[in-house]
Amino acid sequence: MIAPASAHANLNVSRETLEKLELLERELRRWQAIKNLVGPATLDRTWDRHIVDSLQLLDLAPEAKTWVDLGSGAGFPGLVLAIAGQEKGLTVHLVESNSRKCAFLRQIARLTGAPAVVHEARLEAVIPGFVGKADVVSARALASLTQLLEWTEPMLKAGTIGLFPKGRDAESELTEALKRWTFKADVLPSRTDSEARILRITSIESLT
Ligand SMILES: C[S@@+](CC[C@H](N)C(=O)[O-])C[C@H]1O[C@@H](n2cnc3c(N)ncnc32)[C@H](O)[C@@H]1O
Repeated sequence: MIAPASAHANLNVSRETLEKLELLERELRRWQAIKNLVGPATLDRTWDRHIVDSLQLLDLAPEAKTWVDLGSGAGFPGLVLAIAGQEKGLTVHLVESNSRKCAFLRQIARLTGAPAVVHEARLEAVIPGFVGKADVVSARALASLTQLLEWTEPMLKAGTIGLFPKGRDAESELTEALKRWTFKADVLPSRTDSEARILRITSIESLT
């Protein structure tokens, strides 16, 4: 069941943003019936599990103007950030190879007017075009930290901040990645899951 708007009023977003996020939640529910965009078990908890979980990243890079979200799926976190960051002049590039999911992303961007650019492509082909051109790169539930750093290393070396939500394995993923690179990692708590962490990665250097 969809929670009424009043249940979401404690979020630090404008009324207009709240209405757009509620539209995203409603449309996801409608599309899910035919397109199966998110894990069915997570649908009833879309607001916390997907929307609030995505929103918290905005506070970790409040000055960002250009954001690249890899493997955006049904828009988490990228589309939520495009909706919420619109008033701050943020543009979010959503990189997703699945055409059903891209159709959903485009439709919600159109309905909300959110500055989201959908790249229907494999991220390996898109990343080179963003080296030196993005403030933040994010990816949720896409790959291990080592794989994410392999993909995004050229962006991070050019000064882009990496924001990677992780589950309870965050520390072991960090240990593994530190065998290949040195980097600064802030391990930040998640507001939606006491066991989850958000990794903010900067200043990466290869060890080899
Ligand atoms: C597990 S889903 C996570 C979706 C979303 N980030 C979330 O947290 O709900 C991973 C997504 O990444 C996409 N994906 C996987 N490999 C990709 C690649 N090489 N390039 C672009 N998208 C990819 C998949 O199609 C899928 O939608």
